[in-house]
Amino acid sequence: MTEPSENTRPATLGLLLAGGLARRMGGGDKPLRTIAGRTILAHVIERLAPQCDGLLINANGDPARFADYGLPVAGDSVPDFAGPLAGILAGLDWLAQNRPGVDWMVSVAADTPFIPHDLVARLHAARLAAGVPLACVASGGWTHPVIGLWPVSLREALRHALTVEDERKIDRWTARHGVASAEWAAEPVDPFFNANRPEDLAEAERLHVLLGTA
Ligand SMILES: Nc1nc2c(ncn2[C@@H]2O[C@H](COP(=O)(O)OP(=O)(O)OP(=O)(O)O)[C@@H](O)[C@H]2O)c(=O)[nH]1
Repeated sequence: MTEPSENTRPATLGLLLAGGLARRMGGGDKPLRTIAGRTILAHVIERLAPQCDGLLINANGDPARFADYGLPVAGDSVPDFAGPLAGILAGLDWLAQNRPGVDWMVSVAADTPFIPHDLVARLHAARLAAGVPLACVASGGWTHPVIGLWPVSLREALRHALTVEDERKIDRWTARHGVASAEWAAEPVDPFFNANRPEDLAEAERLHVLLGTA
């Protein structure tokens, strides 16, 4: 089987997950904090846009705070901050309603500024090689279930899990359907480093410089 390249991978929407409460950061929008003079969201968009057929921001509250990016914004339909699975469902619903013919979505936490340039191609390659409908990323031996590949065909199953079964745990839900993992090196910079706490912003500045000189 040949690996999908940038030219052969199926059309894929990029979902920027920005719907959390950022309690460890002290509240507010983590993706709008800055690294090297630009928001983390701007860094993520720069890396993800060339790999996708359009981007969508998932965020709750007033969408006007993301107006600078010129992207559509979809909020959770499941109430009360049900976690990242609620954002993934919001993305799949938006995709089904707005982009007929696009059957795949890649989700990325919008506080993860160093995502790899081959993220989407390698996620498709991983799920094809394993013969399963889902894929997520791993680095340094840890899987990161929030960053993954989702087929629109599973959206009703996801809605049922969230709204009827009260499922909140991503990896428990993906395991039911079959999930592959694509692994990246965590050195010298973990591409899935994310900024959760105020002190992580200083570390992100350091890693940004390291990447620029690596
Ligand atoms: N749509 C949506 N996304 C969420 C929700 N909770 C977390 N996320 C997203 O899931 C990803 C991982 O979230 P966490 O870092 O664990 O949670 P957080 O709310 O951002 O931060 P903490 O409150 O500090 O845990 C981030 O991209 C969040 O924006 C939610 O209730 N709804």
